[in-house]
Amino acid sequence: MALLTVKNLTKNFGGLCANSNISMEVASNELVGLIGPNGAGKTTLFNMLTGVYEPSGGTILLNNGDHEVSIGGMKPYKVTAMGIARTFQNIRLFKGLSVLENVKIAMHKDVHYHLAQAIFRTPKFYQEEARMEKQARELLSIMKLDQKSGELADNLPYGEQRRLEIARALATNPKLLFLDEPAAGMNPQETAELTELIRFIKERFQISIVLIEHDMSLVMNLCERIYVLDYGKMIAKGTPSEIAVNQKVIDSYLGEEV
Ligand SMILES: Nc1ncnc2c1ncn2[C@@H]1O[C@H](COP(=O)(O)OP(=O)(O)OP(=O)(O)O)[C@@H](O)[C@H]1O
Repeated sequence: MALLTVKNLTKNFGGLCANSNISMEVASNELVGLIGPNGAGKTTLFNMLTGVYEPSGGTILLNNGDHEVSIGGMKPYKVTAMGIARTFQNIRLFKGLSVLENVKIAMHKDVHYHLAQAIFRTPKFYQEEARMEKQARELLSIMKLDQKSGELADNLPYGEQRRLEIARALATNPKLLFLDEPAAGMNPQETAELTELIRFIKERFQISIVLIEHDMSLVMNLCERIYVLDYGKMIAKGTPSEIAVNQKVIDSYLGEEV
């Protein structure tokens, strides 16, 4: 059974069909790319898969151990609780909080103390706070941000803010992670480092990752399988080498063989 199974997913905005009968699967511990021209419907698909948009039609099934759960139309916080996390094309951090606080806040859904224990500062409260702090620092270390833990998120350079977003997503303990243009605005050196980091995260946490990206070197290097959207329709799927020579994909997006 696949981890994620999408069948005939459709999203209409008035007369515009942004996603039309999209079907796709993501296996456990798989790294999948989603590519296509601007306006093809990639972010709309992510938004439906993470509860931001309600689908106009179709189903989204998430494997929950021994059975599949239909998550289409679920609220985003419930989707997060089911084990799905994401980052956004336009970075969304708590800019006035420190790097460490940004990660700790994202862990909130897994906190194991009650309000009364927090108010009266019981041993359980301190124990849980210490556990979260340790886990947050480990995530920052993995994302190479441990030296920046006390800085305001707003003061980080762009590439580091993108890595902090990934740390925050990982802090929710996902089994499936969606990354929306993780390399946007990065230079080639930063992109190469990010490529290795994403590969490492997949293995370290044994999770599945689906990423939208326009940087073809990252996509072709990293992804095991690729889906291609064009005008809201899934026009191709395959391995990077299959996609690179797919004539429909070359015509609509790649322009020439990559
Ligand atoms: N909330 C919305 N209301 C109306 N139209 C929308 C909405 N969100 C997206 N669209 C439209 O749906 C289409 C697909 O947009 P989407 O952002 O999903 O494309 P994309 O493939 O992610 O593009 P890009 O690569 O530029 O980020 C576009 O025509 C867009 O204008």
